[in-house]
Parts: sequence; C-alpha cells; structure tokens
Amino acid sequence: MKIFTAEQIRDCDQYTIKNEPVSSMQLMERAAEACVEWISENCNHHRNFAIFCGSGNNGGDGFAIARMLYQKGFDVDVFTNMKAKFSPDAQENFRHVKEITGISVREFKETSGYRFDSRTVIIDALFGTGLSRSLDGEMKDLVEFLNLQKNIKISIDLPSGLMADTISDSEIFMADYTLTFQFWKKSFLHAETGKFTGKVQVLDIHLNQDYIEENETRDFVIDDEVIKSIFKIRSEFSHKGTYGKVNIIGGSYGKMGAAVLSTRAALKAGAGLTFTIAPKCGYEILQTSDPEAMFIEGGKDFIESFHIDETAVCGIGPGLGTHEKTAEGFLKFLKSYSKPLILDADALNIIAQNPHHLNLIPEKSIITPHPKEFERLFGKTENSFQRTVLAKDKSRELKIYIVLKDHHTQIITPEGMVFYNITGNSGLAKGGSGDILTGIVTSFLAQQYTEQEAAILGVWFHGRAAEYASEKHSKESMLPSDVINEFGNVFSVLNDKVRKLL
Ligand SMILES: NC(=O)C1=CN([C@@H]2O[C@H](COP(=O)(O)OP(=O)(O)OC[C@H]3O[C@@H](n4cnc5c(N)ncnc54)[C@H](OP(=O)(O)O)[C@@H]3O)[C@@H](O)[C@H]2O)[C@H](O)CC1
Ligand SMILES: [K+]
Repeated sequence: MKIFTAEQIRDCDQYTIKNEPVSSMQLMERAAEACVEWISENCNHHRNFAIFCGSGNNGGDGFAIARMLYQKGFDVDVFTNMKAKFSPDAQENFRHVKEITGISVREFKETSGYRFDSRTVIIDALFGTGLSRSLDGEMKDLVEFLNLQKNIKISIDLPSGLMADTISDSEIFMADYTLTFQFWKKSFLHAETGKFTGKVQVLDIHLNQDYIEENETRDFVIDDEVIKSIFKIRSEFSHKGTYGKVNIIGGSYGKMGAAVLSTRAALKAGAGLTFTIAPKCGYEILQTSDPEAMFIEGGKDFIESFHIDETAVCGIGPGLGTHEKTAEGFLKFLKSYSKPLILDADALNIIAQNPHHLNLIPEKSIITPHPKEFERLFGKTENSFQRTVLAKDKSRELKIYIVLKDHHTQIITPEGMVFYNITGNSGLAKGGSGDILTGIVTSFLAQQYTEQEAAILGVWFHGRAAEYASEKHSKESMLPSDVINEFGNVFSVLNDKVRKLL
C-alpha cells in the first residue's frame, strides 16, 4: 500500500470528488459510515459516546458519526466550539446534529464538568490531516484533559495534534484505536509518533483508484497485496538444488545458540541445502540441534577462516563475536568477495570499527541493524524520521539494502524506497529474534527471490510467525524457537492465499 502525504491525500480527496459521482458531503458520509460500522461491530459493551468535534472536516466526520450512532440507538453527547467558523461540510453536519433533540451539544469548556462514565467512549474528531501547527490554548488544554481520562479513546483519521508526515512537539491525543481513512500515514509507523495511535484500522472509503495508481510515492506499507505479489509457490517439479544453498556463518564460545537459531530458521524457511560455518566448540551442539544442516569448521572457539562456497548465499553475524582474529578473517574475506551478503549483529559491529570498512560491503547486500547497530555504523540522528533519511542516503551511496529493525521495521532500497512492515509484536523484543530474521532472509535469497523481495518477504514472514507464536504463548513467554515453530503455519496460510483453487 502506498503511503501518501497529507497534501497528496487532500488532492486525492479532491480528485475523487471531481472525477466520480460523489460530492464532498457524500464522501464525508461514506467516511462516517465506515467508522460507525467499525464502532458498532467492536463496541459491544459501550453504549455512550462523547464525541469531540473540531471546525474542519475532521469535525464534520465527528458530527456525522454522532448522528449515525444516535440513529443506531447509542447515547451520544457532542462537544464543540459552537461559535467556530466551520468548514461548509462540517457546518452542514453540525446543523443535522442540532436538529436531533436526543443529542446534547455542549461547549468544549463544559468538558471538565462532564461526568465520564467508565463505559463512555471518547471519540476524537478535533483535527485530521488539516492540522497545520501545534495545539495551543483551549485545544491543548482539552486534549491534555481528555488524555487523563481512563475511558477508551478512538481517534478519527489521526490522533489530534499528530501530523501525518512529520514529528511535532504538540500535545497529542492518546488513542486506543485510530480509524484512519484509506491509507497508513507515515507518522503512525515511527516510534515517537506511532505511540499515539493505539491499534490502527484502515477503512476503505473508495478514493479514486486512478489517482492512487498514478501518483508517486517512495514510501509503502507491506500489506497482503505486496506479499501476494512476491511469494512463489514451490513447484512439484523441483529438487533441493532449486531452493539454493545457504551458509550461515556465526557462533562463538558461549554464543552458539545464535548460530543454532539462525540455521534452524534458514532450514524451516525452505532452503534446499544449509551449511553452518562455526567454530569447533559448536560441532556437537549444532549437529544435535539442527541435524538437517551440515557443519563446516571455521576455527576453535571462534571463527577465524571464512572459506565460503561461492555457490551459496551467506548470512554472516549471529553470535559471531568480535575477536580480533574473527575480525581479521572477516575483513579479509570481504575484500575478496563480491556477491550480495546478509550481514547482521557482530558482522556489522566489526564493520563499524572503521568507517572505511563500509565500502567493503558488496553491492546489493542486505544489512539488518537494530537502531544501536545502525548508530554505530552511520552515526547518531535526532529521531527515527532523521534515521530513515540517513539510511536512505547510505543505502543509495553504498548500493545496499538496509533493514532497519524497529517496531515497524523498514526495508530501505538503493533506489530510495522505504517499505514499512506492520506484522510482528513486542514478543520479538528478545535476544535471538534477529538471528532468526537473518536465517529467513538468507534462506529466501537462496531460493531465488531478489534482494528486495527476500528482505520484504523475510521481515513480513518473521513478524507474522511472531503473531502466531504470541497467540499460543503470549508476548511475554514466547521464545524465538516458538517463532520458528510457526513458520509452517505462515506458509500454509500464504499458500492458501496464493494458490489457484477450484
Ligand atoms: N481525505 C479524505 O479522503 C477525506 C477526509 N475527510 C476528513 O477531513 C479531514 C481533513 O479535513 P480538513 O478540513 O482539511 O482539516 P481538519 O479537520 O484536520 O482541520 C482543519 C481546521 O483546523 C485548523 N487548524 C489547523 N491546525 C490547528 C491548530 N493547531 N489549532 C487550531 N486550529 C487548527 C485549520 O485552520 P488553518 O488556520 O490551518 O486553516 C482548519 O480550520 C480528514 O482528516 C478526514 O477526517 C472527509 O470527511 C472524508 C474524505
Ligand atoms: K482526529
């Protein structure tokens, strides 16, 4: 799914009104209907709604939602600034609300005296994509007050105070749910701003498809459509050679588990043949825990020699350690190797020891740093938006793919595209999760996906398996090995979605 800026969304809105038999009032009606459908399906135990409406079209949505919820039998109270200069559509919907005697309309300043029942849902329709500056005065105080209430809070389109495309220092409504129209907004996907949205639900309001297809963006969300366009079903006429050879290079004394997990992930993600290059101290561990993989000795307690089969796809780093002999061997190997690699963890830490090492990374390689590793490689940034900008520069300069691991991991391509992942959960915030990702991406690259496809599919796949694991074990208790055990279920669902069935 494309991510558009607030400006593009406004254009798309206008284009739809101009080119389709729909007026702006009808589009607002459609948006409100979509919200009310979601609310009435999901708010089974809540009958009262306190709806806060601004003077723009976001407020207009709020007034229309108030009317529709009332008509469905819910209790509705509306808060607004009755003397505001409303947008034409907001004015019209406000007029409809005032005609309904069962809806009480109050001034914002009456909010503090209002008794919020524990079952009252607060709906925020103060500001949407038209927000042009930080909240101040009455609106800032109002949002501050509402944020203190323990009630369930739903934002319409965007949490008020949040800009769609950038970071701001505004007071921001803290939603439990955000019902957003048509597109993900970039700010929902970055840590500093995304924490205000709660769970995001994208509602399709049928904006014009030609506009969506023809207008360019460099930012995308990895949704089911993206995955369906990448995933390839295994052919029955195939053999192990069809699915490539993987070399996982990692492990050191005390960190052999990382190599075990990465190897197992590569195997379970479908590679044809998997080898682990690890130090001798890991021989029994690896052969016992991952018997399907072959072992190649690369040193005694740590890896020193990187003698790699050129026909294999290599994932280097899990548990590798940064012993000087390992670093020496790894850098020597990099100087003589030109095929794309997957580099993670200590492989990145060794490279980070000297900025000149960055130029040794073969073109089209995929590096998978978490924010701290990214900082060691490329330096500090002020916030995650700036980090993405820096990653785009570095990706272009070094001609590599950067998988920037975060709550919404980003895959950044040398062409300047950013793909945001929306699968996964906080159960992945544990040692070992990254090792699995390295195994998956290496496995997919060996199976003849392109670098971009392997990175996108790999990150999505890892997150989806984590969602299944958390359903069974909880986010707290799930282990990286539980995530690997869900790979089969992810493949089954994926195959069912892609396969042509009678
Ligand atoms: N895009 C779509 O497909 C649809 C969107 N809908 C809804 O419309 C809003 C966007 O509506 P818009 O009227 O453009 O903007 P807002 O409602 O967000 O607010 C604009 C007004 O707010 C003023 N403003 C802006 N910032 C502040 C602030 N910090 N403090 C006080 N007032 C502020 C702004 O004034 P300006 O001086 O900046 O002009 C405007 O008066 C979208 O989010 C959806 O909810 C449609 O209903 C369906 C289709
Ligand atoms: K809002």
